[in-house]
This record gives sequence, C-alpha cells and structure tokens, in this order.
Amino acid sequence: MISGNIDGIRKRILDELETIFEIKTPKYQIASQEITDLILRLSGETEREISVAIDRRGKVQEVTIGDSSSVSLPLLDVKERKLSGTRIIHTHPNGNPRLSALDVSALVKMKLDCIAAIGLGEEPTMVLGFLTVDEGRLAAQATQPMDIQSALSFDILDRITFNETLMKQGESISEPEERAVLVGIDTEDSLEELRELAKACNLPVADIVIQNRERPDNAFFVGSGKVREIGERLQLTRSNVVIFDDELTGTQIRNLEEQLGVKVIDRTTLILEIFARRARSREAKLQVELAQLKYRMNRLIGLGTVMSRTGGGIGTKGPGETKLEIDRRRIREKVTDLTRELTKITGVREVQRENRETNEIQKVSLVGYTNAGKSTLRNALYEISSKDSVVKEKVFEADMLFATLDTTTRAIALRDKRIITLTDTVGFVRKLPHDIIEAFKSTLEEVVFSDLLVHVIDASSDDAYKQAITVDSVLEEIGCGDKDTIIALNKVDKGLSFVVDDIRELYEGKHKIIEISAKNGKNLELILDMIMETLPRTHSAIEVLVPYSEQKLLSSIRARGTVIAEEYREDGTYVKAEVPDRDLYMYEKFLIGGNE
Ligand SMILES: Nc1nc2c(ncn2[C@@H]2O[C@H](COP(=O)(O)OP(=O)(O)OP(=O)(O)O)[C@@H](O)[C@H]2O)c(=O)[nH]1
Ligand SMILES: [Mg+2]
Repeated sequence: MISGNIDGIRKRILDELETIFEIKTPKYQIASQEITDLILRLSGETEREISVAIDRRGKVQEVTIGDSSSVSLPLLDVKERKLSGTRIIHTHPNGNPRLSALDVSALVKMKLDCIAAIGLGEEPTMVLGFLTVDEGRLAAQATQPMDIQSALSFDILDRITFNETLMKQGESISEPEERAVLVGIDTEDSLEELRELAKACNLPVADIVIQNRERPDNAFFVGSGKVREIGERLQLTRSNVVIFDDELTGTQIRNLEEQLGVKVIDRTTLILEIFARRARSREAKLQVELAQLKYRMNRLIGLGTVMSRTGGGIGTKGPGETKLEIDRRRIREKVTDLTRELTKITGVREVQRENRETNEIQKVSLVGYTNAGKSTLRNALYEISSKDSVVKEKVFEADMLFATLDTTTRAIALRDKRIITLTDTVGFVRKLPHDIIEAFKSTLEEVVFSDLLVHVIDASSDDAYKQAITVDSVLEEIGCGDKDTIIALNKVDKGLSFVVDDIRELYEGKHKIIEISAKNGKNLELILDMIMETLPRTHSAIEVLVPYSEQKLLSSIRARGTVIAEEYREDGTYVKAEVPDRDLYMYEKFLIGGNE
C-alpha cells in the first residue's frame, strides 16, 4: 500500500512504487541502490516527494508519496534512550539536499536511526542526518551533501550503533532545548529588547546577527550573504531557532526555513507567544488565541509546513493547545467559534462593569513597559491594603465581582476606607503591531475606563526614558494620553539611572512623581495616599441614626457604601459609613454630627 497523496498518480507509477516493498536493503546501507534509483526516477517524473521507511533488518516498512511540502511519515513507536529502528530516505524535488526544518524535527521527534534527503537534479546529491547525544542532550547531526555513490557506501549501521551507545550512557536525555539566533536590520537596541522578549519565553539567545540594509529582501528579508552567515552561526552555536526582529511574510519564512533547516519565527509571533503565556483572564486568552490564529492564517504557507510534522515549541502552540491542525478551513471555523465565545464573555464583563459602576468603585490601572515591576507593585499594594481586617471582608467581596473572569484585577482599600480596583496590564513593548493592540483591547479596555493610571517605570534602567516615551505613545494611541497619571519611579533600591533627570523633566508640572521600591516596600503607603488624593472624591463619610422603622435605608448603605461603625441604640441604628455623594440626599434627614 502506498500512503500519502496518490491523487492523480498514474497506475504504472503506483505499481512501480509497490515493487519497492520487495527490495531488500543491506543493513549498513541507507537504502539499496535499486530503491535509490527508483525513487529518484519516479520522484523526477511526478515532481513529488517520495519517502521510504526501512527497518533495521533492511525491510521496507512504508512507501509514501506527497507534494513537495507534505509527506506524512509513518507512525513510530518512540522509546526512551533508544532509536526507533527506522531509517527514512526521501527526495527533495526542489533540488536542495539539505535537511529541512521538517526533516530535522522528524528525526528528533521520531528518534529515527537516520534520515536521508536526496536533492533531485542532473547530479543528485544526498545528505544524511543522524541523532546523536551532545552534552547530555539529543542533537541532530548532518553530513555535507555527497554524491549518491558515496552516500550509499556510508556505513550508517556503525554510526547508529555508536549513537545508541551514547544514548544508553546518557544521564539525563531530553529533547533538545530551543536556542535562538536573533536577526535584525534595525538598531542594536531593538535587538536587545528582542533578546529580553526571548528570555521571557525561556528561550536562550546564543547569538545576534545585524544587517544594515535599507530595504528588506522580498525572498529572504536579508541578503543571501547574510543567510549564509546566519546558517554558520546556527551551526557554531548549535541553535535551532531563528528569530527575526521584524515581521516576515509567509514566503520569507518558508524560504528561510528551507535554506537554514531550522524553525524561523518573527517578532510578532514571539510577542503573541508571550502574551499567550501571560494572558490570565479567559477573555484575554481567547483574544490572544484569536490573534495567533489570524496571524498564522495569513502566513500559512510558511509555518504550516513545519507544523504538519511537529507540535510544540514557540509559534506552534496556541494557549492551552498542544497541537493545532493547520488547515485554513479549520482555522476559520475556530476563529468563528472563538469570536462567538468572546462576544458572550464580553457581555458578562459588561454586566460586571455596570455592577462595579453602580457601586462606584473607582478604577486604577498600572501601566508601563515590560519588566517595570507592575505585577510586583500590584501584589505589594494588595498585601498592604488587606492587612486591615475591618476592610478585608469588603475587599474580598469586591474582589469576587470579577475574580472569576479576570485575575489581573484586585480590589484594594485606601486609608479613607474607599475600595478601589487595581488592574495590572500586559507590559508594553516597542513595535507593538497594530493588530496586537486590537487583540489586547480587553486588557487595555480597563485602562480606557480607568479613573487614574499609575505609570510604573524601572528607574534603574538606562533605557527608562525611551521606554516611558513608548508607553506614552501607546497610551496616546488608545486615547488615554490626558488621563490623570501618577509616575512611579520604581526599583530605587537598585539605584537610579542617569536618565531619571530627563524623565522628571518630561513629567514635571504634568503628573505627580514618586520614587518607590515595589520590592522592599519603600514609599508604598505614600503612593497609596497619593492615589487616594488624586482620585476624584465621590464618597463622603456620614454618621446617621436610622430609626428602626427605616431599616431599608441600612441595606442601601451596606450595599452602596462602606460601613465603618455600627451600633444598636434605643432610638435606632447608629451608622458611620462612606456613601456615594449622589446618595447623600437619602440620608439627610437622619444625619447626626454632620458630614465631612
Ligand atoms: N530590585 C527591584 N526589583 C524589582 C522591583 N520591582 C520589581 N522588581 C523585579 O523586576 C522584575 C519584573 O517585575 P514584574 O512585576 O514582573 O514586572 P512587570 O512590569 O509586571 O512586567 P511585565 O508583566 O512583563 O509587563 C521582577 O524580577 C521583579 O522581582 C523593585 O522595586 N526593586
Ligand atoms: Mg506583569
């Protein structure tokens, strides 16, 4: 049985392919001369990739025919610390014998004994790839292109036995980790940031390649000399991912993957991956997944090929999904489903927001560059404010309003007993693509509806000034440029950078500025007070004596305000509380002492 895409293949060719099952291969040879000649000829005639799987005794297990971009590989039983006992020889109708990213990942994922690729052409050449162990990790190893005769006389059994011994000795053998080479035509600054982004994805960066070029190359984004240089760096550093600083087209990704033989991703894919890992609320997760799908759909030709054989790794996983079937129709269905679910969730959020609004809970959002310390600050402020057990319950109650959907928002109490919400946002980065801003409307929406922003700046970083400007321009873009803002110069425990003076100058007279350390607690009480003073006052403290005949009023105080003290007296209930200003008229009759 011939597997794969046999549509439109003539019967004569299928019959010839069928004869391959009868041909024995010597154990030491990648494939017998006869099999090699046959697939070379038939692959040339059909212009399709042909792949033959052979077991260790030299018996053919499977013959597969595909298009140039897809050949399904046999399902193999992969055992730990052992190779699978299967070798695969296949053709590359495009003439390039080098192992593609697909080939390498097939080799690793299926623990193949050997994978051989033959580049078709007048003088066909072959590359052999083996799985070996390097510094305790599985690693792929490929030969230089050889002519067919040299390749067929290569004693692969010797190599396989050797590699398998290494594997058995190996202390801890794991899948090879991803390691990246970064490429950009922009400034080193931008690449430094890309390195940070990669780090946020637990992707170590082994090397950086910079190219000064005005206009990106259509086919490869960078010039052909650079492609070679990237290839060399990959080999030298044994890296297996290339990350481009700018957006690539599907064609560029495909071309680069073909040439370099490793996975190629771009900045946007990386940012989306980080967002996917960071998204906390159900809505944000869906938004990111949607953005990932859409971004991928437009670049299917490129990423699709890699993903058809492998799963896992950056750029191939949506949040909560291990394997995505890449097929335009499927994606489109998924996009529709997600959109529907999102609409539902947005509805629920609306209700929750209304709830909060009628309760007049004021909203504060923490914004700032990635790594500025927003999340640390939010947690620290939450800790401080929930120390007071009187307000703790109220905070908890308010928290429950949205905790189920969105863990980025917490309720906290100010010193004047006002309950407010504090929302953490995803860190901003440079070159945030526009469709991502769209995808992040769910997080940024909170910013738009906020009464006050706290712009957190890593004041110990020499990049702080540039980062602050980037954040400002994104805020401007979402129409929040004029919002009340407190500038929090964070990480002062690490010492201030020389750029802090410039930052002060930038905001002087415009915003309040405060130095804090979210980590060691410096000035945190102070920033809470600053928040308290800056937030427009909408509540007043009252003292009332509510007659027992008017107990209805008590429930309204409890529901819409914050009770500070309560006492049952002879002539009614004495209550000290914070209530929304617009409710004041209801309590006028019962005021005692007078309100502040
Ligand atoms: N020394 C020092 N480190 C801090 C301080 N605040 C935060 N950090 C550290 O800075 C790093 C980033 O902090 P996060 O709170 O995750 O930063 P973030 O702004 O939420 O980052 P994103 O979520 O990526 O946008 C962490 O390693 C924190 O421990 C501080 O006041 N002093
Ligand atoms: Mg954070």
